[in-house]
Amino acid sequence: MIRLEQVSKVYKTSTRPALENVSVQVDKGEFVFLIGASGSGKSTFLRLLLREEVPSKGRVYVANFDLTRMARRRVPRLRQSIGCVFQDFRLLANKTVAENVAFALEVIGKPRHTIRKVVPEVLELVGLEGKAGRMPHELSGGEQQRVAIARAFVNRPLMLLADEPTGNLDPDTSQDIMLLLERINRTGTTVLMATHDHSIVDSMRRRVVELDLGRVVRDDARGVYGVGR
Ligand SMILES: Nc1ncnc2c1ncn2[C@@H]1O[C@H](COP(=O)(O)OP(=O)(O)OP(=O)(O)O)[C@@H](O)[C@H]1O
Repeated sequence: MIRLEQVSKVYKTSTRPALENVSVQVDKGEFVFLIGASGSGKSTFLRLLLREEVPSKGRVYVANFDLTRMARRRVPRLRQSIGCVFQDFRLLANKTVAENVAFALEVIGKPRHTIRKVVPEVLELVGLEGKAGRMPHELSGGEQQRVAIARAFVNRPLMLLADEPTGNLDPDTSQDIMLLLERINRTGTTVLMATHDHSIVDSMRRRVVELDLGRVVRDDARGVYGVGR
C-alpha cells in the first residue's frame, strides 16, 4: 500500500535532511503509528505520500502509484485514494456538518443522489446522526474531529493519514477518536497516524515506526511509545 525505498528529503532552505535513507513498507489494512520528536520528519513523511513534496532521493509508492514518476495531472487521482485528518480539524466554518462532508464529494464530481445517500451513512458511522444540521462552532472538539474523519472517509479511501488527530483533545475524547479510527481500520482501510500521544500508542499496541532526526530508528510490530520516556 505504501513503500518508501531509501528516501531522503532535503528542503532547499535547510542544511540537514528532513528524512534520510528511509525505507518503510506498510501493507493494506495495517494500522501504523509514526512517532518521533518534533522535527524528526513525520509531517515530511506524510507530505511525500500526498505528493505535496517530492523526495530528493529514493522512490515512493502509494497504492498502485509510483509517485516519483507521476505526472502532475494524475496527482488529484492519487489524493482521492487518501483521506486526511489533522490536529486542527480544518472544517469549513460556514457550512453545516452534512455540508462539510458533502463538499468532499461535490469537489470530485459525485452525483447528487449518491451524496444524499452516503452522507447520512457516514455521519451515523462516526456517531453524529442527529447533528447533521449543526455548524462546526456548535460542536465540541471531539465532535468536530468526528466530522473531519467522516469527511476524510466518506469517499472510502484506501488509506487514512492522520497527523496528530488527538492533539487538541482531552484523554477521554482522544480514546473515542481512536476507537473510531480502529473501526475504520477494520473496514480494510490502511491507517497511518503521526502522534506524540504516549498513552494512546501504549494502549493500542500497534505497529510503531519511530523517526529520529529523519532516520527510522525503530519499527516494532506491536510497539509502545518508548521505555523511560
Ligand atoms: N517546508 C520546509 N522547508 C524547510 N525545512 C522544512 C520544511 N518543512 C519541514 N522542514 C524541516 O524538516 C525537518 C522535519 O520537519 P517535519 O515537519 O517533517 O517534522 P515533524 O516530525 O512533523 O515535526 P512536528 O512533530 O513538530 O510536526 C525539520 O528540521 C523542519 O525544520
